[in-house]
Amino acid sequence: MIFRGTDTVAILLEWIIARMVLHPDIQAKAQSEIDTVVGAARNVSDSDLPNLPYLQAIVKETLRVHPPGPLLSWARLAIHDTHIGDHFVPAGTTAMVNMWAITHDEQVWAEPNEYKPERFVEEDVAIMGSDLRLAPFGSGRRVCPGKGHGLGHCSAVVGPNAPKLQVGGF
Ligand code: HEM
Repeated sequence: MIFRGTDTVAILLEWIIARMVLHPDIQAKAQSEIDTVVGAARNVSDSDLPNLPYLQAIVKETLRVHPPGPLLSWARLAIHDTHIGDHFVPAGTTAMVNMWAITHDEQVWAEPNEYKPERFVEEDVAIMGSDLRLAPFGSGRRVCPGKGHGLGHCSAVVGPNAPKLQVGGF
């Protein structure tokens, strides 16, 4: 629980900060949304998140390009012979789902190597496990039990008092 609940959140936050440094135009757009919705008198809280669609899009795009758990997760064990597509999987096989490969597959995502939060403004993609194009928390009975908690942490790094991020300071 400690391992899964700390490194994942830290990795996601580091990538969001790195991406804001690399894309000042995106950072400015997010700041403008926060200024409009939250104002300058207080920090962002969880209850603001539904009103911050561009910030949500940044979190989703960062989870897509840099999934903190790229392999889901610890191996699964086939308990009987089965087929996945054309592949025969004998009982006793261990297998992992490569989420990184799915989120970087150009048959699934247009321009998968481009960092473009706007794609999630144009299309609202669920990330909690119901849409397998982007399941950064896994899916099914072993889905991440800390997914809501993990996403809530992202609001803690933004707000009127957050420093502007610049390449020189990175
Ligand atoms: C951005 C944050 C997080 C990400 C991206 C993430 C991602 C994941 C992924 C991909 C899995 C494997 C799911 C699967 O195999 O299908 C997982 C499992 C797990 N996560 Fe998270 N997680 C995050 C935050 C957290 C937090 C905050 C906690 C606890 C407070 C947590 C606790 C766990 C535990 C205990 C498991 C193992 C569940 C099991 O095997 O049944 N995670 N997480």
